[in-house]
Amino acid sequence: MIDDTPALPPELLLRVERLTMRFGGLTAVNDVSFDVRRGEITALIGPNGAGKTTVFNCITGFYKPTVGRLTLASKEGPLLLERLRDHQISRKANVARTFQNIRLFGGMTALENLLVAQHAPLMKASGLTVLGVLGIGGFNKAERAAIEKAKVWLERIGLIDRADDPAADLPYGDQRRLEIARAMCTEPVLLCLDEPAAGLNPRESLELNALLRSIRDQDDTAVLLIEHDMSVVMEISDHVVVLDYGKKISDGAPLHVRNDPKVIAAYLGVEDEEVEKVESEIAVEATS
Ligand SMILES: Nc1ncnc2c1ncn2[C@@H]1O[C@H](COP(=O)(O)OP(=O)(O)OP(=O)(O)O)[C@@H](O)[C@H]1O
Repeated sequence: MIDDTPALPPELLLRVERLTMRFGGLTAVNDVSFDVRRGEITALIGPNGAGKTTVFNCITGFYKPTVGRLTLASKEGPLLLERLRDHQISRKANVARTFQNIRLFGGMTALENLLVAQHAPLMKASGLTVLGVLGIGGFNKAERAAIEKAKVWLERIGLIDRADDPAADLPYGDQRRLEIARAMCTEPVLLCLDEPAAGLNPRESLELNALLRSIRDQDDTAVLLIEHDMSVVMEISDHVVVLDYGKKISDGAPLHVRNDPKVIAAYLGVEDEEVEKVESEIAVEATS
């Protein structure tokens, strides 16, 4: 929905303002604001139960926020995501996501998984008619383009040789990258990844990092990810937002966040009144 919402500054893709999500008496996300900039990888981190997945679910339309505004820049003007249904967020706002658990079609080949992702443009090209699917009009052309795009992505994730293998037969790390490629076949402006590095071995983790960097650098797609693996966060993120008990406690460059006493305290489970002590300990460490 486009309305009289002011346009975002050109460098911003998404602005989250005062997002609050309550489940009955529980406030899972409490007055959280942050920006996602174009051409960047933004990481959302925080201890278990901090509210990260809930923020994702609000951005991708799985939940309707209790309070807050989520403005996404689109070619047609600013879109207010909180007013869109989840299918509109994927189709109209062009936001794609992956989940903590892999959701590929295991019985379909790697190539077929990437073609299914392009179902919407193919159906549009068919004009939603049998004649269209049989090759009249632009369907054949659109089908060739879809296969071409799928091949490009299979090359990019190093799986072109396994194009015809069922997705379920691929190693776990390959399935993760295939899932990301599937999301990328929809040409999203924002790619939301929920713990993409979970369960990966060190080699697979490096391959994932390279893929995410290539998406940031080569595609017109900003990446927002939830991640527990700090080495991944520190290695590839341009911007880190930290939540704790539903509130934002830090926001900035990876180095800034890593040295933020509030973040260290949250991860170590330190009480609020001890934060100052942690702060002074860090200062001593830094000077020694
Ligand atoms: N649908 C729901 N109904 C009730 N409570 C919920 C619901 N979804 C999340 N919560 C609660 O909201 C809080 C935040 O959960 P959330 O899953 O967003 O945290 P998280 O930071 O993603 O945690 P984790 O790292 O463990 O995945 C938790 O206390 C959780 O139990």
